[in-house]
Amino acid sequence: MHMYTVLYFGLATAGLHYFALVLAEKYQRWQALRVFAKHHKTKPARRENPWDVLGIYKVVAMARLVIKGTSLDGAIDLFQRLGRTYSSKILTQPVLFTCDPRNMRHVLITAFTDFDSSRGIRDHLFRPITPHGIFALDGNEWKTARRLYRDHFSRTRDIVDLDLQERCFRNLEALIPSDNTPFDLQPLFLRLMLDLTTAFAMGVCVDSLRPDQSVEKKRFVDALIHVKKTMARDGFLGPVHVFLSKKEFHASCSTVQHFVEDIIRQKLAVSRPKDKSDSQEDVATAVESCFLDKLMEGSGDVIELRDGVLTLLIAGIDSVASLLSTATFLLSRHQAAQDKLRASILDKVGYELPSFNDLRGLAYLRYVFNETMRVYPPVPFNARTANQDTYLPVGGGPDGEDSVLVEKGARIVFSSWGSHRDLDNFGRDAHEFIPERWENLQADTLAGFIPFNLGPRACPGQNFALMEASYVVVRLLQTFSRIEKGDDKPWKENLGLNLSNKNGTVIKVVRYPDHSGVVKANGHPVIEKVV
Ligand code: HEM
Repeated sequence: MHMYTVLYFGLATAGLHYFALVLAEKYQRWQALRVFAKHHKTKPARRENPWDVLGIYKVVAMARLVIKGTSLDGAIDLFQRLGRTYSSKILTQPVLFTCDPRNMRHVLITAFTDFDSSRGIRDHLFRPITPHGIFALDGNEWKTARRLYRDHFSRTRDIVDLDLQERCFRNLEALIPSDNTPFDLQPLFLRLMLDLTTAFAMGVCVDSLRPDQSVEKKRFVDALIHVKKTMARDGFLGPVHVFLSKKEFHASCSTVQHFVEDIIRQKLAVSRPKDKSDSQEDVATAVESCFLDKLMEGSGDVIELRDGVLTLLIAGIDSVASLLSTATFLLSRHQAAQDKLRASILDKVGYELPSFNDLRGLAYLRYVFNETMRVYPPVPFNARTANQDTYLPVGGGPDGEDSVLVEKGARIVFSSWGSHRDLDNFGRDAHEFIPERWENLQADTLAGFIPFNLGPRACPGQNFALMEASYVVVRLLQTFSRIEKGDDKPWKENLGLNLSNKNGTVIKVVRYPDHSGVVKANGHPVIEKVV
């Protein structure tokens, strides 16, 4: 036989062999899925645009909504049209969208180990800034990291620093116009949370509310803000983000990392961390004990410690700023709720500085926070990837009551924005801000209310966050006799790492008539000035 004939014959046989192997593998996979589907009695979920087989139209439609600033309302329209659970495709990737509390509880609690939070979803976003941080981890690595947060955040009373809160509040208050002119409180809340969280996380406050902020700290803050903005942008762009320049992003990551590493090295150089605050130049803003000190009890690795600190700077700043900005926006536009909240604060706390127990006992304030996060959740949606073949308990079949097959690698996008505004969960007035509804609801056990998520991966900082925010709102309402809206612009979606209002929190404030830098009102005691 001719040499080429032998070669072609050999190649053709190898090709056929390979083709047969692929076919056999596909058949086996199909069989296994069929058995799995039969066992769990799954039925297909309703499919969005079945003709969009590559999921290109879906990407274009989502991009359009994001640009218009209506993607969250667009998501609700789809849930109303297709049901609380439906399937779709995004650039060939199968995705199940759900706002059904039964499915959300299943993914977050019951079948927690069937789903990954980071792999393929957000690890590529977090890796450049916190490669070893908890947000980039799954499985056993995540479990180990999580233990530390659980230990540190389990006793909120021990970690909330009320003196620090007061110092930072005073700095915020100094920037509020006292002549009743409208101003935007949203960027000030962001700066407040930058100051509180940096002091809490690494023992050094970045002074972003102070006029004498150092150039180095300002550079750090600008870089941190840029990093988070880029992460949020790339998260929404998906695979398209690889085509954009990352030069500034990487430079900002390195500025942020070096700043934190320097602080860690200084701390490590001092044998007893607590003695350090005396020898530091930041005496005015340093705190006694911080999260970094806790981390240093278990590790001396600068990179590991840096990622632990940066995780809090990513998780704990914009989220609480979002809660505070939205709560104040809503209170300034719902005068009756504001009056009721102020009355409850003055009744329980008076004009004294609030103690931890005071803050914990303010029931109506908790209703206001619950209702704020129900209507405008700081994390309005989230995603998981199936790490094995699994299922959702509901969403399949014509009435959506059958279970749904979830193939390994498929993505679940679950929407608190959708479940929090579901009329079946919260009644016909689900879209309105009514704190009183919480008199008869139990936030911890209420299916479908998931501002902090549920289960093993729920926010470890939730109680701490609520205490930080409570302190600020109490002090605001003790200081100002009235907080009014400063414009008529409506709330408008702004999707970053956390949800915020594109139109800001524009308000006007009325101080108590005899206010003089300390809280003071007719017939009420005066708060001691905190230095
Ligand atoms: C109102 C404020 C906050 C909200 C609404 C919020 C919400 C959330 C949510 C929904 C998650 C889960 C993310 C996911 O599973 O994909 C989360 C995780 C996390 N949060 Fe918060 N958070 C807030 C404040 C804070 C604060 C103040 C801290 C710490 C200072 C913090 C630390 C964390 C950490 C470390 C995680 C990762 C947990 C893990 O992956 O196991 N959060 N948060």
